[in-house]
Amino acid sequence: AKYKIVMIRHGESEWNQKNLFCGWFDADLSDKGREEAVAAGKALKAEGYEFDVAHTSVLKRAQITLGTILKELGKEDLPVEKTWRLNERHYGGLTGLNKAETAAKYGEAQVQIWRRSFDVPPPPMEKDHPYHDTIVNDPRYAGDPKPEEFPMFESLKLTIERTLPYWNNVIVPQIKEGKRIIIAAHGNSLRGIVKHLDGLSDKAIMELNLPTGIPFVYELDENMKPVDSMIFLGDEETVKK
Ligand SMILES: O=C1c2ccccc2C(=O)c2c1cc(NS(=O)(=O)c1ccccc1O)c(O)c2O
Repeated sequence: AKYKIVMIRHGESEWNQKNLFCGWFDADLSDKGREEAVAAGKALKAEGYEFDVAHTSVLKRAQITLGTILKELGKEDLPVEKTWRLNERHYGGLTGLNKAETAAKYGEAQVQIWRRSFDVPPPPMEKDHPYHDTIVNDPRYAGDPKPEEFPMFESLKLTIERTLPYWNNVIVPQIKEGKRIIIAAHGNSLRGIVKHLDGLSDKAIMELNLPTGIPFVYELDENMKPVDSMIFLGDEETVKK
């Protein structure tokens, strides 16, 4: 194939462990998540992967996953581009809630609608939400996104619509320049890229659950079309829901 690109969903976070909606809250990796990142770095090293540039989100659970991998590769000085466009989906007012709290607050029927919907957003994160200020005032955003486009909630559709411009306008040109790229991001931002590459339907992409901490590779032809769908390194966990 003409091009290869490696992607990885960050390892388990402390909030994944507690089954809380995390979204744009900057949760840390759990110990298990850190171990997943080390194993991913070792798998990439064993396969002889080398990179010229990395792309990741503003959130530490993706950045630490990437940093751990680069450390295993002995490439801690690799250029890293960080962007909100690779952030996890913003779960709005559900941020920080667990399953029971969500069902108690909105009812099981509404949860099932949200679970199955591609373009139904969660309720917005209001100004009095416990995590509103820490997220909106995080200096790492510094005007990008602009205040008027700073999300307070996202459907999966909206998430994909803000991730794809970064893929098309920043990452694709670098691939075409022959740069070897690794992307360390989140379940839903990676779904946007995978949906685009594999031409998946809204329904199909919602059924795809990328495993945490396992690198996957796309081989692309000169038209940026996948020669193969994603190939997982190491033992692949169940990818379907
Ligand atoms: O409520 C939602 C939801 C609400 C708003 C936007 C998206 C989703 C969503 O994507 C989702 C949900 C629940 C569950 N399962 S759950 O009901 O067991 C659940 C609820 C709350 C926290 C974690 C849980 O595992 C899912 O697997 C989902 O993918």
